[in-house]
Amino acid sequence: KPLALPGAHVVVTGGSSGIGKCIAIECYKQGAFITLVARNEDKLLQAKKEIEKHSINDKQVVLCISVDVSQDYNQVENVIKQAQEKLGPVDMLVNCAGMAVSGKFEDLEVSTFERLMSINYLGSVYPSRAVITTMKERRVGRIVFVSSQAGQLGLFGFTAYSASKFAIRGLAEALQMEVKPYNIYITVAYPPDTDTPGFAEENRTKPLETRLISETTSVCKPEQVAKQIVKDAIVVTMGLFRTIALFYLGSFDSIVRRCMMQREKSEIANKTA
Ligand SMILES: NC(=O)C1=CN([C@@H]2O[C@H](COP(=O)(O)OP(=O)(O)OC[C@H]3O[C@@H](n4cnc5c(N)ncnc54)[C@H](OP(=O)(O)O)[C@@H]3O)[C@@H](O)[C@H]2O)C=CC1
Ligand SMILES: CCCCCCCCCCCCCCCC(=O)[C@@H](N)CO
Repeated sequence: KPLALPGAHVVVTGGSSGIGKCIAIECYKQGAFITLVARNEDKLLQAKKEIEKHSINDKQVVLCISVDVSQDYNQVENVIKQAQEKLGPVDMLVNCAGMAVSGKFEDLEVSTFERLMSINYLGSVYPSRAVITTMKERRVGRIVFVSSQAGQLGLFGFTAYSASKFAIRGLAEALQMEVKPYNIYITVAYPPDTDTPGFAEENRTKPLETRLISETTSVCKPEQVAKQIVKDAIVVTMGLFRTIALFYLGSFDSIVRRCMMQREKSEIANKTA
């Protein structure tokens, strides 16, 4: 059965920016109550204001909690407790907090490997671990992990990032097997490059090779990526593989569209020449 978003409590880590913020907006538009989790309080308040513009009734709430999801499990557990006290048990958790750093293996600091593993991997383990017991008791719940295309394919410049995103997949698949009898569904999204503040930041230090590889596919809009992620989380059909397939099909469709436009352009050019 699909999860009913109206009145549901959705926690979005990384909900103050980019894809996470768009996921929060998408859920809010469908009547959910939202808890945003991120570090910077100004960005959280800014995002809260933006999300509240999309309310569909006057009961809806957007709660903001500032915490680093990658540092201390007890802190994360407390934050989830606070959120549950205010807005009730978590129906859906979206693990979207994360970051990318690229560079050649020998140029990346060892500390970058540690940091990306903390933020992208442990930063998804901690919130999930904090919500799972209540979800199992209630026999209700969805957990979404945001990996990346670079979480399916190791790519030049992404030795640190790809590994942290591959780790998410192992976690998700093992966890799904454990919690399926409790009516809890896990989805993993593998988004392509998406136009967000995080992506702009990442592009400032990208090696040429990484940039050229990334330019073989088009950059998606965060609204579009968020819509797909929410849809896949609500109506889980084929589980993990559906999300993978849809992102690929989406990006392959756009290749086909681009080729068609290119061909039309050159046909016009040929006629006028
Ligand atoms: N944009 C892209 O091209 C793609 C992105 N992704 C993944 O999607 C996710 C979101 O990316 P995007 O929207 O681009 O990123 P943004 O940088 O725009 O947003 C990242 C969000 O995560 C929060 N965050 C970062 N670190 C932490 C932390 N340690 N604790 C709590 N919150 C944190 C940020 O807030 P604050 O800094 O205040 O904590 C912010 O809200 C990431 O996991 C990324 O790897 C996957 C594929 C493609
Ligand atoms: C089976 C065949 C599949 C073919 C698809 C391969 C696509 C290659 C291009 C990859 C671009 C890099 C994506 C990383 C996005 C990301 O996570 C960062 N932008 C985060 O900010």
